[in-house]
Amino acid sequence: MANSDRATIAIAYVYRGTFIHSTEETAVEILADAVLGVDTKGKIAFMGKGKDLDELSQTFRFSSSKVTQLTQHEFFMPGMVDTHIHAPQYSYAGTALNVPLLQWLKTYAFPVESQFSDLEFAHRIYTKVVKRTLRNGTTTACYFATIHTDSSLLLGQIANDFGQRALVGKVCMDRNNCVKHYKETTEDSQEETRRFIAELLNKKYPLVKPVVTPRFALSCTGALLEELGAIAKNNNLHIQSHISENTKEVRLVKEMFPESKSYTDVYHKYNLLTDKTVMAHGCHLSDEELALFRKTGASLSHCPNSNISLCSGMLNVRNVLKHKVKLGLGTDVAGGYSASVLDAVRRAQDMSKILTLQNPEYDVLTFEEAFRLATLGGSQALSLDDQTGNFEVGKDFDALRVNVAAPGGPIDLIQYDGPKIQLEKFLNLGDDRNILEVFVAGRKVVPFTEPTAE
Ligand SMILES: Nc1nc2[nH]cnc2c(=O)[nH]1
Ligand SMILES: [Zn+2]
Repeated sequence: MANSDRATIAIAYVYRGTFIHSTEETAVEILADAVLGVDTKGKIAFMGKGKDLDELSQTFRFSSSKVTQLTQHEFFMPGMVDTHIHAPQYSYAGTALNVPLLQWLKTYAFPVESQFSDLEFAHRIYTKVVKRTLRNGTTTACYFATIHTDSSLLLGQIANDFGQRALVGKVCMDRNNCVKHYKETTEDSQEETRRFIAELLNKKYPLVKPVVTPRFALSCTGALLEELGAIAKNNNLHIQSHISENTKEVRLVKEMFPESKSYTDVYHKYNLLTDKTVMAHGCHLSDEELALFRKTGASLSHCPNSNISLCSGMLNVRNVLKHKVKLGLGTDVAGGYSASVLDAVRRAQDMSKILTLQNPEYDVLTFEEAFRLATLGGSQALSLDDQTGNFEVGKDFDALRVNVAAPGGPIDLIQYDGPKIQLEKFLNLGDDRNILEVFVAGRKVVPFTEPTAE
């Protein structure tokens, strides 16, 4: 960039201190005494060394009043990406974890989701889940809503109002043998999906996009899957669903779609595997199926809390990475009981340790790798890595200002820790009390501003 171009960028604010992020090459890159400038459009205008601040201030023409210095216990990290969360299920998060998946859907998920035709109820729950996840540091969320178009649109509006980057899906299901009233006709599901997409796009929310959302193969007919594949293709949209979460589900999919070679093949056949597809779970995928993910560019959302809570299975993360399949972390609320990606970071490591206990050759996931999955990995899994995921110049400033020694927080200050230990402690022990500020596309979204503060 020429100096004259730089001078035309208007700098909104600058932070000086420690920045920690992931790159393709390095899971944890630490930039100590760095300066990062955010322009008035919310993009990262520059990242430099603290000692070069004077020079940067001349090049980018900002005054010292725009610079905020972090303390020695603080650092910035990229905002976290929740690649899979069910917003309506937040209403019963932390309960109902006593049965396996298909029984759980019938007993808890479907009856609760059917209540979201009530817009007032939806408004109350969706406000809570957006606020809670933002406070927990989720700057990007990939949401399932319910089959109801208007309340799904409301979720998009609430995410936009609070400034969260979000993919929002109106759930599609034209088959439901367990809760008969919680399903749509094939035609309604197709038509309402088209209406949902048109109305959400029409709002022109800068950070909220629609995502085509067949719930999973078991709840959709081939006719519906086919049309959803076409809708996604014609509008170049994201796609999300579930895959290979539980062995009984895999068996039933084989029975229901006998013409397909595998579960993955069912989605592939209907053009639902693209480089803008994210599939939750994948615990029981074969190598052949992973190769198809790689070939199509589709990604997986690893949801370890849910996989343990519903006794669904254990994803072999090493094998997924070996196949070069894009991978992010998901909370899968409420199959997963926690609405924090920090919890997913911890469970992902725990699960890989269980796999090591079973097979000592299995290489455990390091905290550095889990950090990358929670940030850059998630942005890649959602094909949003051109906009978010790390502190590359030109990306949006989606960031968490973390203070490991926040007064009243969960981490006791024993001695001064260097940045890498600070990050490790935050990932393993921290919570929202350590997250002083949350930024999405340069806008400070936490602490909440009036009149929405509670
Ligand atoms: N964990 C989980 N798996 C699913 N498969 C289909 N629907 C769901 C859901 O709501 N949660
Ligand atoms: Zn799910």
